[in-house]
Amino acid sequence: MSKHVLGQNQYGKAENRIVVVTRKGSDGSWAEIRDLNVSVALRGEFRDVHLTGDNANCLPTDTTKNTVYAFGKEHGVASPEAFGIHLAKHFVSSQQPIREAQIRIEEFAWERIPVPTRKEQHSFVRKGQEVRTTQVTYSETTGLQVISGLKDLTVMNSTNSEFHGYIKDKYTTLQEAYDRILATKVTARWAHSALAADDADFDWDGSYKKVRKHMLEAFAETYSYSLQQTLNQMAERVLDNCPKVNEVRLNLPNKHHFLVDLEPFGLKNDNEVYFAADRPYGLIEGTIHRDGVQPVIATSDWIVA
Ligand SMILES: O=c1[nH]c(=O)c2[nH]c(=O)[nH]c2[nH]1
Repeated sequence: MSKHVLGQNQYGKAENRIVVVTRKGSDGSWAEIRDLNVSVALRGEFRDVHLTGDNANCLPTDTTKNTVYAFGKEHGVASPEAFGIHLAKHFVSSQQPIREAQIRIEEFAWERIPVPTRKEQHSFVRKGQEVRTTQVTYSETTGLQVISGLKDLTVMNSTNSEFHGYIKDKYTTLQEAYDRILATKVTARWAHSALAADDADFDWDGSYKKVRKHMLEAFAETYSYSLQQTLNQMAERVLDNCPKVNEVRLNLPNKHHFLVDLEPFGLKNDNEVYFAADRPYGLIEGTIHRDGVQPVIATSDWIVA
């Protein structure tokens, strides 16, 4: 008898890169593409696999990879969330030892390059902006949970940002700012109510666009006294406008821009020339959720700027 205990464990195949091309039009001349990075984690009765070497309950990680590709053909990719839901439900319902499946998906967006002289439209340029993310968890006992999100969305306000009135101790050297640059690289995750997650027709793409729009508008429109205050405004705006979103977690690293001292050169810096520091960055994170809702988005993973 071992004196040690097998704790939480999960396995699957991480970072399956899959591009699904859907051809439309009577002659298939119009292409749509979805470019995903799909990770699978399975949880369940895997004690023997770990403790005795009996693999009877082990669906190979290689099979989980193959399933991702086969589902690309069999179900297509209506949205990352819909694809994740298909996969998560499949693993749990098809294999008795698998009790819970978590699918994490990143989506890389492509934009069409219009070619007016050609009927076929199959040329794309990779969008340089954010990566869309989702995490779908399906459990025999607790059902479906969908967390959508984005990362790497860099934004800046060149004014309408102040920071003052803070604690000053013997180590404080920061000068109060009454007009500063506010810049951050947004990582956002938002959890949906069970109502949305269980609705097979829920418009995940539409919802993504709406959440993104409200976050960006709130960032642009908030006259900010701290990035913390802007964070709260961005999340509140989403909760106010997206009834099926229950919780928003934002990681907003403060990408500091410091005024450069131009006095040595006999020049006055009138809030015009800044040094863009890449590190250290302010670690500004928070969850805003509806009253009465138990937050589900993990808080432990610090996001690196
Ligand atoms: O918006 C900010 N919040 C802070 O907590 C902070 N701390 C700091 O040094 N600069 C800033 N800016």
